[in-house]
Amino acid sequence: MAGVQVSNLSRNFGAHKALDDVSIDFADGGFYALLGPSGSGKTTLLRQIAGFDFPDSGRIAIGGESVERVPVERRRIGMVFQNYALFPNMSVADNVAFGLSVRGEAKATIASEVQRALDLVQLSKLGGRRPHQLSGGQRQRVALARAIVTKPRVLLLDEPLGALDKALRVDMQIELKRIQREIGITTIFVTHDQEEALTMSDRIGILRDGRLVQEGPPEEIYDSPKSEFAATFLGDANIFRGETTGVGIRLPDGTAIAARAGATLAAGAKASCAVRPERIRIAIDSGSADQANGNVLRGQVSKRIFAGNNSTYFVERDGQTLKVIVQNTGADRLAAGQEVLLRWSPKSTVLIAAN
Ligand SMILES: Nc1ncnc2c1ncn2[C@@H]1O[C@H](COP(=O)(O)OP(=O)(O)OP(=O)(O)O)[C@@H](O)[C@H]1O
Repeated sequence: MAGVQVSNLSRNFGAHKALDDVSIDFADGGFYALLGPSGSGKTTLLRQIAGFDFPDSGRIAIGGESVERVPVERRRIGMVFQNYALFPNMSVADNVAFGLSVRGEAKATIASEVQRALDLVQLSKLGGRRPHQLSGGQRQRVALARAIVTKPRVLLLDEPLGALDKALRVDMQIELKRIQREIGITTIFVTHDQEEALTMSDRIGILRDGRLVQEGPPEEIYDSPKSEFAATFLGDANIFRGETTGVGIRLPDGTAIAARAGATLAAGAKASCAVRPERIRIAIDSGSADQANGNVLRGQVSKRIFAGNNSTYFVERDGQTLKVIVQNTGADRLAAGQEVLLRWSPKSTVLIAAN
């Protein structure tokens, strides 16, 4: 097994910077998710690591060894893509065996390695079937078995679960994580699904316009986003914009918002505060809006969206729509038009410098 280090990696397509000075340390045995909007450079980064495409500048090391000039087949990387392209006329076992056959391994070795890989993805009974006789999830497992049978040092996954429906996708997430843990392989996973990134990975990197805007463990990025973009791209956030006061910001109407201690920005500079919708408490406005216990704002409910175990309230306040998520515990629901008080702690409020 091996970690992967990319350092100052840049890749231009004409004038377009698909990757712009990206540095990431993918730890040995870790599960790393790359997130970002469409066109942000996720696939381009995977292609550089795999060796399908080459950077204009920067370095890539696998297991401490520079690989910029090492061709694809010698990088010892396993890959699974959304359109996993199994060979339709070959059995499941032959599909999995393909990489070993190309390498010229002995027949007995191939048979035992294929069996092991099929056992790992729990398809040992289906080795004789053709791909069209499998479900989408089973085909995805075959693609995974095919990627790992050659004992790669690194596993690259580009939206591997993107074609599966929600229920199957959740099953496969659990399965994929189990397999990754079992073989301990360094895994780099591209996904559009932020929940998938949060639940599966040890670390997340967020790309935007070819740049790495933030990276770290899922909880750290969720709790301490460094930009409005990171705050709203990973999860939902209410963003307040104003001027720094030293302990938070002052909104244009003079209302003060207190933020978590720690961030220091020059007083009077433009800045934002981000607050997660589930961190805000909502209650009928009883008239008292003292700020002794944290942040308080008055607003009016404009609508409620029911989502089973929780509801989202949309609250209008000084031309801004705020979102508040509450668990559906059976308490009285608030109706549209209701005047409310929103309260939340400074600890739940992240101060962000203006972009
Ligand atoms: N071979 C190429 N020639 C020209 N432009 C390219 C090429 N490959 C990628 N690009 C451009 O580089 C940018 C990054 O593309 P990339 O496929 O890495 O994005 P992505 O983050 O994987 O997007 P998606 O989530 O849509 O798959 C895009 O603007 C894309 O159009």
